[in-house]
Amino acid sequence: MSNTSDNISRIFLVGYMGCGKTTMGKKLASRLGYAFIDLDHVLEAQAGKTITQYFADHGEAAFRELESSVLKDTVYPDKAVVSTGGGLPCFFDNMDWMKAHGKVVYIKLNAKTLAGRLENNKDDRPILRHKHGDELVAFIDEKLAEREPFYSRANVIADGLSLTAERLDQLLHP
Ligand SMILES: Nc1ncnc2c1ncn2[C@@H]1O[C@H](COP(=O)(O)OP(=O)(O)OP(=O)(O)O)[C@@H](O)[C@H]1O
Ligand SMILES: O=C(O)C1=C[C@@H](O)[C@@H](O)[C@H](O)C1
Ligand SMILES: [Mg+2]
Repeated sequence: MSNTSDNISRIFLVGYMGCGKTTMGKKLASRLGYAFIDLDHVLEAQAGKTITQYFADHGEAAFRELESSVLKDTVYPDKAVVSTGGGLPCFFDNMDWMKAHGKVVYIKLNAKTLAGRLENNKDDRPILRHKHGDELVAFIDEKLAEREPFYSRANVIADGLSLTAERLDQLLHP
């Protein structure tokens, strides 16, 4: 296993909640014949509780510490597509760490499309679960503006509208 920055055998998918990291990560892994790892799921398995319950019991600051440890302590197969938590690239040196250990792909989508996807899928997303309609769009818009400088440090930026595994493959292997 090599950790050089030009090694693309590990692909980290980043972006806001609902952009399709888990959905596209599974499809890309299947297309490339790579393993698929979802760090939100790894964290839940290690914590022995859902992320929503973790937030409720320990708060966001403790969650951010734990997700950074999970990112850095997970043993990745040589060839892996890794879906990350929506906020992960924006804390500590997580983005630098991912860029040093693979290629980072930002799946970029606008707030309105994200809100449309998330409106009925918020129960397991504690940051959004009590927001609805225009309030949800405005909240996501504000958070995206804060997070964009972190996300846009990715090696590759992919338009999340009508995204396919084939398109991601092309962007990674031009
Ligand atoms: N390319 C796509 N086109 C249309 N809908 C999509 C696409 N990718 C994902 N979705 C839908 O958007 C929703 C969110 O997708 P997904 O769970 O993959 O996002 P995520 O980025 O992993 O979110 P989170 O950060 O909360 O884990 C799901 O309902 C999924 O079916
Ligand atoms: O955008 C975020 O801050 C989050 C996204 C999810 O993937 C989870 O990691 C958690 O719900 C926090
Ligand atoms: Mg996900």
